[in-house]
Amino acid sequence: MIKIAPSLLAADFSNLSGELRKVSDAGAEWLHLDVMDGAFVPNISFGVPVISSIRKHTDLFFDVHLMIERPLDYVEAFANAGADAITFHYESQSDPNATIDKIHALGKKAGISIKPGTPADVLFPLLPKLDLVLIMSVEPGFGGQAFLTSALPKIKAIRELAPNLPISVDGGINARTAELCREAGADVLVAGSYFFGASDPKAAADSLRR
Ligand SMILES: O=C(CO)[C@@H](O)[C@H](O)COP(=O)(O)O
Ligand SMILES: [Fe+2]
Repeated sequence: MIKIAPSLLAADFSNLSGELRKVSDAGAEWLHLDVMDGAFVPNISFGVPVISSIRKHTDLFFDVHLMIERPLDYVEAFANAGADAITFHYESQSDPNATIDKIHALGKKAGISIKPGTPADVLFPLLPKLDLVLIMSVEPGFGGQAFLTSALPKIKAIRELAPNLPISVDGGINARTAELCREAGADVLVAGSYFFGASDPKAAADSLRR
């Protein structure tokens, strides 16, 4: 079963309730929330207050993608804000095992993401502890970039080792690249500009599943 996770980064921030309605009306299962600290990535997005505010308006599964240098210090705040899954970067400064353990102790699903330049095998020893792997198919920091095909063999390698683990792919997803990702074994498709930039977001979401 493919899950669609529209990325709020591409939404109209002056009309978040309307944008959330687009996500549920399109039948998307998850809402992808990109948190950027201006240090781990060269961009700043939004954080705890925005997530806890929108939590009151939707029951969507909150897939929080932390692009921050010290995730271990902040996972509790994002759990309290209403995250369902918290994904941090392998390349961050926090210890992966300690961060996964803390996310689990908070009762949330734990995910790790790798940037395009990081090989998939760094994640192999962590797979049994993880609830989600997020493969970046663009350099993290900005929406609207072109899909990097180097993500595909990483998805395949993880899928071979972990047949039932949710594998998410993030960056440059559209109907064409979604098909490549599904064939490689991804089952969660994050889409920002393709979803929120569409005149018919439901048709856009449907096109990612086919
Ligand atoms: O994490 C990120 C960017 O760092 C993504 O979640 C983007 O927000 C995806 O945007 P599109 O590439 O789909 O426009
Ligand atoms: Fe993301």
